Amino acid sequence: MNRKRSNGASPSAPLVLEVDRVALSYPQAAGRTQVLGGVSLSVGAGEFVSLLGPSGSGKTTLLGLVGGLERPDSGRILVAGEPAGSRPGLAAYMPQQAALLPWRTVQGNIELALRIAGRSREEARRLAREGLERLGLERHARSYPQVLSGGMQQRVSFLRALLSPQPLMLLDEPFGALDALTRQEMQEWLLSLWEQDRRSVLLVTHSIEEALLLSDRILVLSSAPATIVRELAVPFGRPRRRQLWSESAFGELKEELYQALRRERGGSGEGRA
Ligand SMILES: Nc1ncnc2c1ncn2[C@@H]1O[C@H](COP(=O)(O)OP(=O)(O)OP(=O)(O)O)[C@@H](O)[C@H]1O
Repeated sequence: MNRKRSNGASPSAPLVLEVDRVALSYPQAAGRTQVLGGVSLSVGAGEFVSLLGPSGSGKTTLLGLVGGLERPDSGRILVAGEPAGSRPGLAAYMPQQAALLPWRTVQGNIELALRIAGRSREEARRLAREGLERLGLERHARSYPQVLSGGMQQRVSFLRALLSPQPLMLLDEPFGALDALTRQEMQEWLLSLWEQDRRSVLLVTHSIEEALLLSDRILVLSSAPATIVRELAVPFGRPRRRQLWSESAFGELKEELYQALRRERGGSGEGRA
């Protein structure tokens, strides 16, 4: 992992993710459909990068490639210097729905993830307990996931990803299924937690505000076949607070990103994030 970033805020940070001219097509009834048309991006160590793009532009597909679930037709993806998919567990993945095992308690779900990652039984138990305490979730340790609210399930899911040892976290619309108020609470919760830990994150989101609040850099994908059409280094210092939303610079960047997305979608701007 000696390579250095070629763009973004911290020129000396090593790269945790390198996506180089990645293309992918899927078979269709007639021929193939090109989804990714040569995407290049990077995430540095301790960097929070968000991906915005029109619906169907290939954001989830891209995360799947980085997670090693699929192989690109061409191009190269390195996670911590290793080809994506060359071995399991290079990246931690948090989907929109928590996907916790219903027959295991909250603590049991986290312990299992740690055991799969190679921790001993005792270590897994200790780390899970400490993590739950740190996140204020200890009272739910013995609960089963289905009795928790959606927001609480996502907190557990995030803790599971946070405790796993992978150098990169992939978050795919993690708050997309939550109501607006819970979503805001979760963003603030994630922000304060991430600012303590500074893991490398690639977040897919439909919310411009969410991307601006959380990220160091924002990348905008074009509609399919997708390429990166806009890169924005978010200029706000850290720690950040939600009060940022009311600042004029926040509003201006939001408008700029909104225009970029609208151009890509080719629409009138209805359904603004
Ligand atoms: N396994 C597959 N086989 C065929 N087509 C697929 C497959 N997976 C995804 N696609 C197509 O690839 C395109 C990109 O899908 P993807 O889910 O990555 O987009 P997205 O940007 O994440 O969308 P959204 O924002 O709506 O979640 C879509 O047109 C989708 O129908």
